[in-house]
Amino acid sequence: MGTGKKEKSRKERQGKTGDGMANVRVKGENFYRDAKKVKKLNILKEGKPQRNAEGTITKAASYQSREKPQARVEPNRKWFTNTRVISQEALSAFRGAVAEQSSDPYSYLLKQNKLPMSLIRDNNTKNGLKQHQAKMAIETAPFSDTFGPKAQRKRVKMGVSSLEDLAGESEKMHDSFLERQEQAKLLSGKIGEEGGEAGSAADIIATAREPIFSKGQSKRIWNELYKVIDSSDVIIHVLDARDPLGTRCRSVEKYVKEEAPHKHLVFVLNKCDLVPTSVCANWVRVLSKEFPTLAFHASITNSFGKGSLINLLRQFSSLHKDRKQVSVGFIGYPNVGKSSIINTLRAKKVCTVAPVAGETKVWQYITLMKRIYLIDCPGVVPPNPNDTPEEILLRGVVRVENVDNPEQYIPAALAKCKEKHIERTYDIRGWKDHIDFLEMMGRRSGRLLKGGEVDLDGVAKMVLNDFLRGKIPWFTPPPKPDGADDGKEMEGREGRLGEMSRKRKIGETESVGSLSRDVSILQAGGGADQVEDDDDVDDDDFEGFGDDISAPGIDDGSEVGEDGEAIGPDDDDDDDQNNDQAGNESETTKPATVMPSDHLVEDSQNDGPRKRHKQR
Ligand SMILES: Nc1nc2c(ncn2[C@@H]2O[C@H](COP(=O)(O)OP(=O)(O)OP(=O)(O)O)[C@@H](O)[C@H]2O)c(=O)[nH]1
Repeated sequence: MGTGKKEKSRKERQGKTGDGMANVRVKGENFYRDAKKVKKLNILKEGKPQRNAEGTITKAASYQSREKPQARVEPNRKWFTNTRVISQEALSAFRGAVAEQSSDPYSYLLKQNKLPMSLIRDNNTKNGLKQHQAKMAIETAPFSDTFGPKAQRKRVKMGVSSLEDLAGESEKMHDSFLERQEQAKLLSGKIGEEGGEAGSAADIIATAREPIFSKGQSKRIWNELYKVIDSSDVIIHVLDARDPLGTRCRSVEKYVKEEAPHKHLVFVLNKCDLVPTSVCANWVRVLSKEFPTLAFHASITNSFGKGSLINLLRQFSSLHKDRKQVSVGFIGYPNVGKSSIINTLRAKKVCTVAPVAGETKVWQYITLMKRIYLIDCPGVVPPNPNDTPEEILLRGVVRVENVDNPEQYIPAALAKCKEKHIERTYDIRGWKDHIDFLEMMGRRSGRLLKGGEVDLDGVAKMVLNDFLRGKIPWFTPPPKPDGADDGKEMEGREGRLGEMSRKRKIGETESVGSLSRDVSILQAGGGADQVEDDDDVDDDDFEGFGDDISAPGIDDGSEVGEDGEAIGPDDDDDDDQNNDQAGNESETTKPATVMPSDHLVEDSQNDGPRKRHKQR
């Protein structure tokens, strides 16, 4: 034990002068001794064990005792703090409010790990289910029963022991199938007739799918996709505006929703220059019910929607202020324009672009701003046994030059287009069937073989390429919204394909008007009244629809100019401003939301183009 003087000098030595200091050991028992020393002293102090005359221990010393000491944890009030009990009503109200927020595709719950999300999610979530199933599997079939020398799991019965047997087996199966087919014909009394169920089954055998139609489904491509998804905070799913549902990868969406719900998924409807504005707006409206959707036209010189997309990315970057950078992955079917969008955002050619599928082979990182990185991904095609080869080909997934007998896909392509647009594109009319059409086309364009016969293959490939590259106009009409005026909003393929050309006629002088149209397209999720339709336009102004990439189509020149300055690795000023703005937002205790469309509308209104347009 120290004296007052000793203690004072110790405090001074350790620099712990002044009152109310933390970490000062209070003087008392064991002040200068540690636990080990105290134990040793106790052994000495508490005496030795008691022994009898023979020297055997009759009473053990306390340190030798084999009795278990009573070890109880002293109850502490702290255990019971921070515990709240709320009523069932309050809980269900809270659940409802949060579920509403989290189901809205345009809002994002901040600081989710500070909210009791497990209360909101039902207990029977996938993960819970999986865990339960895994537990059950372990309980019912332990490791030793499944693997190892005492395994009891049944082996798969192959029925054959070698490859030759397997080949023989499949031949037998084929023979029996043919027999059954004959029987079916006999029973139905259709001997010698083509068609019917048995006939169609035979067709299926005859037309096994070419391996080329499995492009974009290889393990390598899917590995690339998962690499991109894993490294991205924001996933941009690029869709072709002409066939948005056909180019949707639902399995990937499901994967992201279930396995990585913290990542933001956004749809970008690219190639919107190839479809009429009303169709594009309606698709945006339909798709934004599920995920935020933007309309886009990728072009370095003449883009559409670039400002909106950059604004959205900035919002995401300010949302994740705590991160060093935000990565944005571009995924989607091959040839939908992922690389083109990246080039448009960077305003220069940073990724290779080609009008054929599978140009991007591996993922690549591109810097957009200091804190925003873009990742290009090779195109992926979710395998779907119900997809026919025609559908796959007409989505632009395979290279037309690699398919056998391309003329077999012409009827499907012609069915997607309107006859008068084909007539106008190729200046031919009055064909009876697709072969007749190809022959007329071949003679007109001089694609003949040696004997003067038309090169059907070559012409078919040309037509298919024109179809895919936007030379022949076509689009998939969006579903009718509930309660829409019949025949007014959605006129399908018969409708107003001429809208685009009218805008092209309007040209640069009307660029302000088309900017406000951007906003209305982006807002289309909000209501039909915001979509400006050109009711008075007819189909006649359709020439040169396919040249849209270079034509002064839907021009948002003012926007491009603005962003042209804004993009670049050093661009930070605007970014910071946005950060500040969103920073304040995220300080609030209640869940904050991101409203891309609102933000965009505000921006455009500040700039004034919308007002000006209205005044005119
Ligand atoms: N008309 C039009 N064509 C576009 C647009 N965006 C891209 N394209 C064209 O579509 C073709 C394919 O573009 P890419 O950027 O290579 O497509 P991708 O998705 O990267 O393709 P993969 O590399 O196969 O994954 C190119 O010929 C582009 O010029 C657009 O907005 N409008």
